[in-house]
Amino acid sequence: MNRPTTTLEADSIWLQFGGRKILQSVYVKLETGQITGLLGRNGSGKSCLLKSIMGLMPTETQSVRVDGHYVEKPYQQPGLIRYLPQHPFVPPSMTIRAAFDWYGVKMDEIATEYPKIDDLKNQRIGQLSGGEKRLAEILLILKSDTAFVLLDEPFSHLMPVQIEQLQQTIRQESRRKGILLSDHLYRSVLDLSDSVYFLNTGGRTIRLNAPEQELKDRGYLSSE
Ligand SMILES: Nc1ncnc2c1ncn2[C@@H]1O[C@H](COP(=O)(O)OP(=O)(O)OP(=O)(O)O)[C@@H](O)[C@H]1O
Repeated sequence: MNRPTTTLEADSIWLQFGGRKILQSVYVKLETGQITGLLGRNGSGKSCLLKSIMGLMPTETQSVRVDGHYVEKPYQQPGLIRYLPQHPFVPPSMTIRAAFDWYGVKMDEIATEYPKIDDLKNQRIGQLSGGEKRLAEILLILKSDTAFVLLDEPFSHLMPVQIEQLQQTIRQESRRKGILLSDHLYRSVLDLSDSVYFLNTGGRTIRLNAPEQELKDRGYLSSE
């Protein structure tokens, strides 16, 4: 049976640092069952936007609503939304197995799809390579029981074969979740996403209708 669609809207997000405007009246809409891409130049504010949606940034104003109901502190509602930051977040002394327990994700579910992670389950996170750690942390977030997931550069540190597999997992998980995907592997973002936002250097989101051409027009892709 299909689950009803849930919508998350974040709007009126204003953020500045020392008078420098980073986000200006940003609007983003996510829906369960959909992948939404977020692209933008280095320093345009994508990570700030993801953190703002979670309620982790000192924004001047912002409103996050789920099916029209205001959510005060999204970061306190892991059953509603989870966020993959760019930096490692699992304590280095924790084992992979303990981390999956902590996030309520069954190791068995991971074992068939990602046997390498299963092989490492008794290792401490701090003992893993950068790519192994990144993959374990992405899976923690992506596989957890939550309605929305914000992914900040999930493909960084991963080798191509893992990126391909992760793309499949993102697609699978999007059947029951709403996923916001921000990464500079723009080809993967465009291929996976049902809709794509571009964050302008002026701090506003624009929904792209013809992504490839508009990304060239905005100087994100070279025009050759
Ligand atoms: N805590 C902070 N204090 C001051 N400035 C900040 C802070 N956090 C971010 N910034 C600035 O806000 C701007 C946007 O940063 P952000 O990390 O969101 O960009 P981004 O689009 O994710 O960049 P990239 O693609 O390079 O990862 C940058 O100029 C950054 O220096």
